[in-house]
Amino acid sequence: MSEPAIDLVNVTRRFGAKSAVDGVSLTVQRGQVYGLIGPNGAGKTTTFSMMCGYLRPSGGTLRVMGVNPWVDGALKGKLGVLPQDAVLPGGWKVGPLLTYWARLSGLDRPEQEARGSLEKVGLMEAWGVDTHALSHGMAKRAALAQALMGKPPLVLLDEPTAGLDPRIANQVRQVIRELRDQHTTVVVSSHNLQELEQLCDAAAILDRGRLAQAGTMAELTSQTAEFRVQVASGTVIIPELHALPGVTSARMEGETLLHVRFDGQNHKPEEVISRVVGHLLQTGVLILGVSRGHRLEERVLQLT
Ligand SMILES: Nc1ncnc2c1ncn2[C@@H]1O[C@H](COP(=O)(O)OP(=O)(O)OP(=O)(O)O)[C@@H](O)[C@H]1O
Repeated sequence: MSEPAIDLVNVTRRFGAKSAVDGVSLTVQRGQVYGLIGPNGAGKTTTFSMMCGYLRPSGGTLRVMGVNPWVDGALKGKLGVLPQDAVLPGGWKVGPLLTYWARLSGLDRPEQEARGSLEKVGLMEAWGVDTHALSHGMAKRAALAQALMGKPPLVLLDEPTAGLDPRIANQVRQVIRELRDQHTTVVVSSHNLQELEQLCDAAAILDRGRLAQAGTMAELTSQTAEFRVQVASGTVIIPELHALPGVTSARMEGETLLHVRFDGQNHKPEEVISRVVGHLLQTGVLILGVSRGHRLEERVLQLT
């Protein structure tokens, strides 16, 4: 198997006495879309900055595309980065600025690269616009276009949809899906957990600089000994559910969502679910759906 795109082993980064990242180990496989999740101050941007080579770890080992990212030029042509607060320099029009950057990066056909990249993010109309005249959403997409020029095999996106309106955010998510289809490795941080759940193959949850959990999205949202029943109509009689074999707790979340926990050691999920659903139907309750597993948001709230 080829070397992972990114490999952190026990990585620490201190700022004075403060450990912004503290003993974090995680692996991003090539071709994965990988999420970095965590509350404010969890260490996501610091981790990103180390992956890009902007910051050196204080301890541990870090390899990105098989090299030490902070070695000058080691990641040339291999990495595209959208920093969290990307600021475009003033005094430029967008198209010529991107063309200039493409030339600086040594790309063969700089203007073509700039046009192709702006097109990809749906921003061709900004070609001749002054950078200072761009809206927040346009500036973010122009910075994203810069990250995509030259089709680097690894793209790091720090909060790519923060502050964007829903339509533009959706467009950016589409760009990320296209990157995945082209087998580009993407690391993306976001506070929008629903978005990460949809986009990512795997993720790491950070909390106060430490790794709370890392794994595939299926592992993070793993199916535990609980399920939910979406109730369409009828009255759920909770004490009767408690009396069913295997059920350890049952409660309503709001008017229409029944949450059931069961003894997963001694009872098969399909048996308990069938028993509960059967009982509900017998008592005149109509059901819209049954779901198992945590949503990512619940998992993050549990862990952080
Ligand atoms: N240059 C720095 N000097 C001192 N402390 C820093 C520096 N950069 C980050 N920190 C601290 O390290 C911790 C992690 O910060 P970081 O920006 O990596 O978190 P984050 O997860 O990206 O947060 P957010 O979601 O708010 O962007 C914070 O407590 C922050 O104050």
